[in-house]
Amino acid sequence: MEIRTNYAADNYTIHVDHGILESRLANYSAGYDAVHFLVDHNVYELYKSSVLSFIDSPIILEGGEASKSFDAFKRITEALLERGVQRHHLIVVVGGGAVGDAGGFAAATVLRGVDYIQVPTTLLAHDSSIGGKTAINSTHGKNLIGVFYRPKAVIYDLAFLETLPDDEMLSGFGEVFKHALLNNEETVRNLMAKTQEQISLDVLKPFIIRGIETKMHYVLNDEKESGIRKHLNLGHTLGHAIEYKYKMPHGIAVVLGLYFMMFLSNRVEGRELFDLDHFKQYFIHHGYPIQKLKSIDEEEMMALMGRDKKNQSRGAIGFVLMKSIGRCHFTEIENTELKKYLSYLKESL
Ligand SMILES: NC(=O)c1ccc[n+]([C@@H]2O[C@H](COP(=O)([O-])OP(=O)(O)OC[C@H]3O[C@@H](n4cnc5c(N)ncnc54)[C@H](O)[C@@H]3O)[C@@H](O)[C@H]2O)c1
Ligand SMILES: O=C(O)C(=O)C[C@@H](O)[C@H](O)[C@H](O)COP(=O)(O)O
Ligand SMILES: [Zn+2]
Repeated sequence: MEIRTNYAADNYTIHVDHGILESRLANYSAGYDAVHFLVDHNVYELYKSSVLSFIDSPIILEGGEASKSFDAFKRITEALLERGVQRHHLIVVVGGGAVGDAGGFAAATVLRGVDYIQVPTTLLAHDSSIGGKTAINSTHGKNLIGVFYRPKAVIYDLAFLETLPDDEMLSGFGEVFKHALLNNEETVRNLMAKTQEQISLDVLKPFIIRGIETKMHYVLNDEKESGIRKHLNLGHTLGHAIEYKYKMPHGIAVVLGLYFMMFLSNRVEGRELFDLDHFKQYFIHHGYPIQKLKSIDEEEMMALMGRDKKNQSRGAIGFVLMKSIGRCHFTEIENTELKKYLSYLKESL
């Protein structure tokens, strides 16, 4: 399966299939003088004698959020320079969203930009590897330092997902669910019906493809996030605050944020757009810690959400809410009002 972007120029292809990595990569590499690999530590350990055996002395990244620190950024860029990286070389980033964000940022900044290819290895990375958002974290919050920088290709070899731990499947499913909400009611209904008991890769495949297509719609229309791309941040305003505070996997925190988004959308619209009990039971059934929302500290969450890149006005925080499934809007909620909503949320659980 191939999805081609349609920008005015500099398009790229997203390849999605089983067992495609080595052959696809060989085609792309042929056009470059040298290739440098940045590979997630766990992925390299799991695949160095099989799928990744063709890689010679990669630069290893620790994996997880540690890859998105200033220290890691220094190590990656210094290692690339030490190896003599040049502008006519190619960087290949192999790993989940953390390594993808960090490696993409290194590729974008070293020598002011070297071509790179994303090789996502997690379910969540069906989201993070496309669209060109790269970033590292700050002590002030997630993804606060980064640039938009398009990859030359994305090679999503689904064979990697076979070794993904359960909590990382759950995390990735959070973004699959977000894309379904952005898509339409039928997609959400089908997804929930099919994953009533178990979230398996076989069942997810068509929803992954649909998720990529949904994301591309927003990215192609608003690459630099001045308008509708903000909708891809559905559930992320509180989600990022929770992820940062509790060191929870990104997509699991996003699900908690999506639940708050549903709660807020109902309140703001003044009617029951979302059957909260239905979604709560479904999320809890799959192991999402919805009850954690009961113990959040309103002030602390608001301070963290105050750093969100979507914020526009002092004294208010920006949220993506829904009028119905598939129809989002961006709105700002004044701080005192928001604090009340967070308290109501806690009381409701
Ligand atoms: N740029 C974007 O558009 C975008 C979108 C969504 C999320 N993100 C970012 O993505 C990050 C989360 O990414 P993630 O969920 O992929 O987590 P991750 O990259 O931290 O990987 C999760 C864990 O799984 C391990 N792992 C990776 N692939 C594996 C495999 N095939 N088998 C076994 N273990 C494997 C990693 O070593 C790590 O320990 C967050 O930092 C988030 O902010 C970015
Ligand atoms: O691609 C986008 O745009 C997104 O918002 C996708 C999100 O799932 C992702 O977590 C992204 O990294 C969030 O970006 P941020 O700039 O709000 O940190
Ligand atoms: Zn996300």
